[in-house]
Amino acid sequence: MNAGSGKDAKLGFGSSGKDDDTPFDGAGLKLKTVKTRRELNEAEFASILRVTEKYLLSKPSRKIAPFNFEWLLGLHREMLGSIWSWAGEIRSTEKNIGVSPNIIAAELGVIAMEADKRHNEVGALVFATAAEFHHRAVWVHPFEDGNGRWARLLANVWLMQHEQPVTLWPATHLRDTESPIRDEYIAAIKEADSRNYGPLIDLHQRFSE
Ligand SMILES: Nc1ncnc2c1ncn2[C@@H]1O[C@H](COP(=O)(O)OP(=O)(O)OP(=O)(O)O)[C@@H](O)[C@H]1O
Repeated sequence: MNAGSGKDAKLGFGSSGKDDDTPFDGAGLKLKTVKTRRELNEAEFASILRVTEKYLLSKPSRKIAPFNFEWLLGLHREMLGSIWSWAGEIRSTEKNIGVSPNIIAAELGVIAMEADKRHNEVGALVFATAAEFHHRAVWVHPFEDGNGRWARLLANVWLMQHEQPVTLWPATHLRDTESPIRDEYIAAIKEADSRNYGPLIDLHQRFSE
């Protein structure tokens, strides 16, 4: 796949991140043909691109993107479910980042409830809410992996549904050293941990379509 041009780039999935031939932890891997991280990146990229197009090529209705609990999990399953058995499943183990597994469901419920409450927001409030949902989603960290990509798509679906320009992040993965904004992105996420959403809102706006 040409990962850096045309429509793909417009959708904000320009680079597939770390792209080498090293093996990786394959627990839960459904696609047995995938052997290297490069092949995994390509498979994940292609799958996520399909879902991105589904939600971002035109305004997604509340029917297809209701922001309820089931949809929040289902979005992750749509993104990675053809590749990983744990896609869309709440993780059962503790991680360095994220809440305890036993409160993940309740915390996702908070996002769903807030989405319902804020559905009629317009203008700048939409950006603020998108950034807040983005942060909340990675702060909860419901899944084994793919939490960042899921949270960023979630925020973009919210923006698109509320007729605001989406955020075109410079890379699919922001985890890798090759992402030009990784440090700034992580710093903005950490600021949002203390309820200062300014830097994350600024980043969204800087990469706004
Ligand atoms: N040091 C950190 N402090 C706080 N949050 C972090 C830190 N490192 C990563 N994160 C958050 O975790 C997310 C990464 O989670 P995960 O690896 O499950 O998702 P990903 O989609 O595979 O990766 P990425 O978001 O890096 O593309 C990041 O997007 C960021 O929001």
